Amino acid sequence: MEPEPDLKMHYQPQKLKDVVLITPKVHQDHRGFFMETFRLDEFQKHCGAYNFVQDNHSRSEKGTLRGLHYQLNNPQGKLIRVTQGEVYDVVVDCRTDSPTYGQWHGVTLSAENKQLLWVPPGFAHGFMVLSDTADFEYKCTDYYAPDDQYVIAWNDATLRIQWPLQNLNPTLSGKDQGGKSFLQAPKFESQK
Ligand SMILES: Cc1cn([C@H]2C[C@H](O)[C@@H](COP(=O)(O)OP(=O)(O)O[C@H]3O[C@@H](C)C(=O)[C@@H](O)[C@H]3O)O2)c(=O)[nH]c1=O
Repeated sequence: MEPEPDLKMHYQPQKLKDVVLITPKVHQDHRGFFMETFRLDEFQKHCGAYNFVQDNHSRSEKGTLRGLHYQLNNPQGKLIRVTQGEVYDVVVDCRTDSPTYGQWHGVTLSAENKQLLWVPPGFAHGFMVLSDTADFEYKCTDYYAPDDQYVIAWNDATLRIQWPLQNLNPTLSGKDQGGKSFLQAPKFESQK
């Protein structure tokens, strides 16, 4: 698909419903580069009428795997990018009324490709760090609610996510070591 000429960024729907990969327009010159990384008007047109209330930044070592996380009663949409290094980012559709319920999708996000991923509310999300370190930054549509956090195991037998660095034992938080199976984890029920 050719980029629309009047848009600052290119919005590419992914195979999971409502997930969008965003490619900014990069202006290179003799000083370096410039790019817009977020515009509310374009974002709302292509991704939905969301607003953001919290920005996060994490740094992780190679082989770290964070996820798969979601908040059930305070679901967060996340607009994600990597500003240093490279990660493999994975989303899982946990919306029981979605045509892509139960499916996963992965994309490589890096400081080099400069792409952003829009992960709507209703998805579990995680990533694996492929570079020596990675800086991971994201905007959220709802606030962090520690009592509403759920974790699905990164290596869940039903989802069968094909992580890169297959032979590596990922570095996990204590919380992520106790992730639930996808089948047992609570899901997002239809709001209809
Ligand atoms: C996520 C988060 C954590 N924290 C604190 C809690 C804890 O002391 C420390 C580290 O928290 P965590 O181990 O939960 O961080 P982390 O494993 O990086 O959690 C994140 O993982 C990725 C995959 C996501 O999708 C995010 O939504 C978020 O769940 O930071 C906040 O203060 N605010 C926040 O929004």
